[in-house]
Amino acid sequence: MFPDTATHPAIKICGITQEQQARDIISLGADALGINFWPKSKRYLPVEKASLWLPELRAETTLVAVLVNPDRPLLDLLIQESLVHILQLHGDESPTEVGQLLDAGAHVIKALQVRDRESLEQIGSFPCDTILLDAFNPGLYGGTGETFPWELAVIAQEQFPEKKIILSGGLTPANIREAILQTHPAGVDVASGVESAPGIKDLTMVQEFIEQARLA
Ligand SMILES: O=C(O)c1ccccc1N[C@@H]1O[C@H](COP(=O)(O)O)[C@@H](O)[C@H]1O
Repeated sequence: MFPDTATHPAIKICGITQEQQARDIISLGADALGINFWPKSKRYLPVEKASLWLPELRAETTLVAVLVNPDRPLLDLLIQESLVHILQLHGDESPTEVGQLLDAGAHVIKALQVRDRESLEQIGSFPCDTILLDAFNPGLYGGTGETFPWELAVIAQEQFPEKKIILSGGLTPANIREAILQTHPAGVDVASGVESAPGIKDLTMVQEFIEQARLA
């Protein structure tokens, strides 16, 4: 379900809070958009507000809900109303919980914070086919703007060739080309690296990010 693109890793721009920015970023060539439904995020958008414009965008792009330990009512709403295409889980969700969501028909990306080879072992226990690798930062679940050693993404792909690996954490227009050249991920994901303020994207930075990602 995470988009397959022939020419470049799929590019996901995350933490969109405004309909017009969503439309602009689709026009700039992003392959997927992330909406953050975790209330403690600086990029939080209440589902009641997002549901006013997400349905119109569903046919135009891949919509991803960014979640941290979501409760059942939120999951039911997202799945039953088909507000998004994919659930991206950044919390302490277990492999069993991921399996239950897959059984319910959801498409799932499990995000894992990594800092060393040992932290890659958990990848194999999750039943979803797409894993997002993010920087390790205990207490914070994502959106930190921090990178992790990219060779871990290379090792992860070697160890788990059946998984799609999405590279994330501290990506910017300045480092995305090198990041892709070093890791050859299936996708890349950025939140803070293309913002003028939390939740407000700088469209010039988004454009540059997409251009650089496509050049790699
Ligand atoms: O962006 C957030 O605020 C956030 C909060 C909680 C979980 C995930 C979050 N965002 C995701 O974190 C990574 C890395 O973000 P950044 O580019 O380093 O700022 C990315 O996948 C975001 O979607």
